[in-house]
Amino acid sequence: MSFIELNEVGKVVKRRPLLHDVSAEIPEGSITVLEGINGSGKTLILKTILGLINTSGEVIVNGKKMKVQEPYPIKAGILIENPSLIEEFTAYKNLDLLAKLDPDIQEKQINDLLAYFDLTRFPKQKVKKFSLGMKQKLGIAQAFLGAYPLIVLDEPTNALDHESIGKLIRLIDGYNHKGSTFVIASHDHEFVNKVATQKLYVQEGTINYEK
Ligand SMILES: Nc1ncnc2c1ncn2[C@@H]1O[C@H](COP(=O)(O)OP(=O)(O)OP(=O)(O)O)[C@@H](O)[C@H]1O
Repeated sequence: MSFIELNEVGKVVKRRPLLHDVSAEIPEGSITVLEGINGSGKTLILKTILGLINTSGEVIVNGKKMKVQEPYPIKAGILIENPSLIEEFTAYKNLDLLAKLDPDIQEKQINDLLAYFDLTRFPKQKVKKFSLGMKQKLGIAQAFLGAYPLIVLDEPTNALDHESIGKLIRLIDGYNHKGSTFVIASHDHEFVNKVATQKLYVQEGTINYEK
């Protein structure tokens, strides 16, 4: 079954077409990766899938045609562009802030994710003192918190060392087996080849199924 469907999606800003004729299907249970060079439109497509921007054409999520002003039809974990973190808070408090929005999220999930990414060594440290890689791992933890049906990750391997990329891959596989569908934008070929069950190529604002 198709979980997300894009039909002839287009986006024009100041007469410049940023997306055109974007049509694709993202099957439920897939790990779909958007590959493409800088500026090709990957982030815009992720935002379209999440109903964060208004486009022409049709976006169907879980059988429901989306409209920007309506609530999103399913729960989603999101890491888009840079992690959205509160610099004055600790790692725990950043995750706890998200957990407070969802009564289903248990404290154990926060602690498990922090431990998994080695973010428990300095529990009192504020995020502003974190290295780039630590911030990235915390941003990834935010997206996995709640184990939602849809997890969207924009360039998740940014700033990660080899070992952390391995952990990320195992986490994606584990959550995928438990039912999360992934949509990921990445230009990290090695990572893409290890995780993707479907690859879509983004070129000049459109999606191709073949390179
Ligand atoms: N709000 C906007 N207004 C005008 N142009 C925009 C806007 N958002 C994105 N663009 C342009 O649309 C194009 C696609 O941007 P997008 O962020 O989707 O690229 P990307 O494939 O994610 O690139 P990267 O790999 O560098 O993250 C770029 O040329 C960008 O400058």
